[in-house]
Formats: sequence, C-alpha cells, structure tokens
Amino acid sequence: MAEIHDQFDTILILDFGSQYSHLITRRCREHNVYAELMPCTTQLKDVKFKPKGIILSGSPYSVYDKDSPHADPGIFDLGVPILGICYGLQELAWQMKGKVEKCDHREYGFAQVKISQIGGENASVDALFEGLGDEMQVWMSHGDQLSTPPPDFHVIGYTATAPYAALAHNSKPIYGIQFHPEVTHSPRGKEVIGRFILNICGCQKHWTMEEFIGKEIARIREICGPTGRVIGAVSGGVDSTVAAKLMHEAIGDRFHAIMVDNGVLRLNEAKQVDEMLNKDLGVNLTVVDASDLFLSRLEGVEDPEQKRKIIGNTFINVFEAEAAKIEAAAAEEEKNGAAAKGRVEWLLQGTLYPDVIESISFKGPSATIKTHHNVGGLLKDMKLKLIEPLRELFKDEVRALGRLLAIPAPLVQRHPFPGPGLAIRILGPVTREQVAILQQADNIYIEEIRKAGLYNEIAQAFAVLLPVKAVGVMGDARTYEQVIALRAVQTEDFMTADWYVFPPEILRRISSRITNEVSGINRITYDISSKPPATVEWL
Ligand SMILES: Nc1ncnc2c1ncn2[C@@H]1O[C@H](COP(=O)(O)OP(=O)(O)OP(=O)(O)O)[C@@H](O)[C@H]1O
Ligand SMILES: O=c1[nH]c(=O)c2[nH+]cn([C@@H]3O[C@H](COP(=O)(O)O)[C@@H](O)[C@H]3O)c2[nH]1
Ligand SMILES: NC(=O)CC[C@H](N)C(=O)O
Ligand SMILES: [Mg+2]
Repeated sequence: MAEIHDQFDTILILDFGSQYSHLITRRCREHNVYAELMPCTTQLKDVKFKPKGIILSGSPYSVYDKDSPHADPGIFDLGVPILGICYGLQELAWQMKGKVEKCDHREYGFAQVKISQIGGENASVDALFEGLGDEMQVWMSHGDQLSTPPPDFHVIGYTATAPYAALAHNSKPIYGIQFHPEVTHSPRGKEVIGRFILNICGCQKHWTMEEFIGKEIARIREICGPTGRVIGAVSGGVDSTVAAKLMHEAIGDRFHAIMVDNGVLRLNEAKQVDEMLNKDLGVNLTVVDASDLFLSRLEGVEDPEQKRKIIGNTFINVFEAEAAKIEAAAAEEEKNGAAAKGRVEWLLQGTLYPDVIESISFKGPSATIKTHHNVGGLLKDMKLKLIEPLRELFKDEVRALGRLLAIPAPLVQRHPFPGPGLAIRILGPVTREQVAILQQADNIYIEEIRKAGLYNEIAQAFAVLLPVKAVGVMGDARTYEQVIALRAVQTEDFMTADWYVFPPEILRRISSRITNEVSGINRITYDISSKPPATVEWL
C-alpha cells in the first residue's frame, strides 16, 4: 500500500520532546513539503522510507543528563542533510565529540544572530543563510550551549553571548542552530527552514491539497477494493464533512454517513446537517435520533469525565447497531434477487494530525486532562477496520481541502463543536430543560457574532450554562435564576488559546438579548481565561 511518504518528498523530524516540535512540521508543510514527526528514539531500521532530510527538534533535556534521549547514530551515515535545532544542535555536537555546557546566562527571548562571512577574498555566507542579510532577529530558549564545537565544523552564525549559535560541517550537509526558526518570534525562521528543506535537501514543493486529493482518492479505492463498504460518523463539523466528501468522491454510495442526534446538539443542528450533506454535498447521510438513549444514560451525572465516557460509549453502541442494520438490509435485498453488496468492513474517522502527534510523542501521551470522545479507545473491540484519510493533516490543511472539494465556505469555516456537545457545557446534570435553555442562549450568541461580522475572526465561541442561581430584578419583581457564561477564543491550534476581546457594545447586545429572550437566565458573565491555565471547554 502506497503511504504518503512514498508519494511525496518527506522530511523526517525527530521529536526530542520540545513544545515546538509540531511547529517544525507545520513550517515545512507551509513550504509545500511533506514532513512527518517521529519519536527521537526511533531506530533507523524502523523507518520504512528514505527521508530527503532530517531535522532534530529541541528538548527539555540536557544532552549530558543521565536519562537524556539520543538519536540513532546511524542517521549521520545516511548521507542525507541534517539540521539540529537547539537541543538538536547540542545533540549532534554531543554525538560528534564537541562539548556542551550549562551557560552562565540562560537565554530566553530575542537575540540577534550575526551571519558569518566564510572563506577568504570572495567570502560568502553559508547556503543555509543565503539571502537573509548579515543579521537577523531570532528567538532563543536554552540553558546549555556549545563550549567547543565538534571537529570539522565551522561557525556560520553567532550572537553576543553564543559564539556557536549556528554551525555547518566542513564537507557534509550537517547543520546546527541554537535558535528556534519554527516559532513566529523568529521572523525569518521560516525562510531558514525553507533554505534547508528546499535548497539543501532539494525537496520538491509537491505537498499541496490538490495533489493530495488525487492520491488519497486512489489510496482509498485501493484500500476498499471493488466492493468494500464504509460507514462514517459524521457530525457536520469540518473534519468529518471533509472526510465524508472525500469518501463519497472515492467510492460513491458504498459510503454510508451517519449522524447521531445525541440530544446535546446545538439548536436545529441535526436538521441543518442533514440538509447540508444530502442536498448540498450529495453524500447519503442518515440521521439517527438516539437522544432518549443518551439522555437517559446521562441522567443525574455531573462528573465531566463520566459524561464524556458515557457519550463515547453510547456512540459506539449506536454505530455498531447501524452497521448491523445496513448489512441486514442488504441481505434482505439479496434474498429478493438484488445483486450482492460488499460487507461493511470499514469505519471512517475524522482523526487529525494533532491527535496523532499527541500519541506518538516519545514521552508518551500527555497527562489526561480530558478524554476526547473519539480518541483513546473508540470502538476498540470492534470488527470494523479504521480508515482515517485526514490522519496526516492539520486543521488548516483540512479547511483548504474542503474548499477544493467545493464544500461551501460557511461549513469550512465552522467553529469546532465537540462530540460530547452541550453535555460538557452544562455544568450540572443534563436534562432536556437545561439543554433547551443552553441551545437558545448559544444560538443568540452565535447569531449576534455573525451579525457583527466577527465569526471568522474567532476560532471558537459558545455559551456555558452554570449550575448556580443568582438574584435579579425583572419588571419590578425579584428573580432567582441561572447564569450563562460566554466564551470566545482565538488560537492557531487549540493547544493554547487567548480569550477574545469583544467590542463592548456587542457584548451588551448579546447580554440583553439572552436575558430578555431566554427564560431561566437573569445574568451573563464573560470568560476572560486563557489556555493555559484554563482549557477551551469548561469540562
Ligand atoms: N453527533 C455526531 N454524530 C456522528 N459522529 C459524530 C458526532 N459528533 C462527533 N462525531 C464523530 O467524532 C469525530 C470527532 O469529532 P470532532 O468534533 O473532533 O470533529 P468534527 O465534528 O468532524 O469537526 P470539528 O472539529 O470541526 O467539530 C467526528 O469527526 C465524527 O466522526
Ligand atoms: O470532538 C471533540 N470531542 C471531545 O471530547 C472534545 N473535548 C474538547 N474538544 C474540543 O477540543 C478543543 C480544545 O478543547 P480543550 O481546551 O477544552 O481541551 C476545543 O475545540 C474543544 O471544543 C473536543 N472535541
Ligand atoms: N529548547 C531547547 O531545545 C533547550 C535545550 C536544552 N534543554 C537547553 O536548555 O539548552
Ligand atoms: Mg465536532
């Protein structure tokens, strides 16, 4: 089976646990070069493709710590270009007999790198820095630095405090830089990464969503064979809609999309998604109303993790039942003389690259903050095999793909909505009444954001229903009712987020509309917490 790294020039990024490792991957992709992250402990014999170049990431470790991670030394004999970033530089120096020591001044923040002129009379700068001028601003984050460079290396850049801020091997394409080119605080960092992957590694700029579509459709057809059928969990969110459209292009009506109404969707969501997919996109979608089942299982439950697990498990039960129904219907038709249909062998999931990165980090998955309903054990003992066409993509790549697949812009730009839905936005027990209150408040909030033309400026906005009551006065009478919290965030990747600063008049209008139109609510608050220390959702 052709894998993506067999089809596109690929940069291998070895992850030593830096908080920026995934950004290196992103920057490569922004240059239209496919890059894949693997744990730094990966042995070369387990890498089944030949990378065009290797990048070693930063790390919280020091190379001389007893338990610090080290790369397979074989990478230096592969003959492909290597770039070490921060710890990556220290690691290659450590492996090649240079010396790394704690520096007197930890350097955390901006620095100016001076680019060295190399050679005699016709001195020039190294290929890594060509075209970048004599000096550039960069971002540093380190407590160790090189005190002696390894033999056979020369300096190509230095700062006031780091004489070995950038090194190159005298004869091989091996480089190390102390600064972080992958963060936006290094304004020309992306160009440095471009110099490395395009000019030094010679990668072709083939990683585009146009190329991806054709290759992925061919791959899906090969996986499913001539008769195999696929069911897919489709929520109306960006990821599953794009995945569904791709499946539909690949295998047509052998793909069965299923949306589950779990009783905790947004106002009119099931109806809207049904219309969007069936009418606008031509994907055959079945909406299964399982709201009674979900709400009865959620009765009286307040604990966030318990809510998430109940919903995750109930999704599984519903999908299994639906797959069985589809097969039973086909068997019945066959009895009546219809041609045999293939088995429902596959389950489509809209898993994205960030979910995968989280689980492949060499430090292992991070502490469980919250159990995302579709990650970590969905349908574990199920006979259906998984098919995940977006597994290698970031969210913005999925959106680009969606646009190419002619998915309408409002759908492509939709804010994410979590599978456990309003159940994790109702802080107390979930009841039909509480769901109805939150649906109305949330609907007004989003409507006003759209009217103000701010929807696309905000990454995600939603209302939360608090389980507390407050005193108010309406029409001269005392009220004692619940409180709505409004949340809106801006973020690139949802790993960190900032709260959004609304113009005050918009908040005023939203507050007045919700308290006037939604009975049961007499007070509105606005959430001014960033992530961290908060998370995007309240539960
Ligand atoms: N109500 C639902 N019915 C069927 N499948 C669902 C439902 N909610 C979530 N899922 C499944 O869970 C997956 C993960 O949900 P997630 O919210 O991360 O993605 P999405 O809904 O496709 O996109 P977005 O992140 O934009 O909301 C979805 O891709 C879909 O396969
Ligand atoms: O499909 C999903 N199933 C879940 O169980 C889930 N929990 C959080 N989210 C979404 O993930 C993003 C980050 O949210 P947190 O900061 O709350 O973890 C935000 O976009 C959240 O809406 C989920 N999505
Ligand atoms: N960001 C990094 O890679 C830091 C590397 C190493 N831990 C240091 O402090 O120098
Ligand atoms: Mg969703």
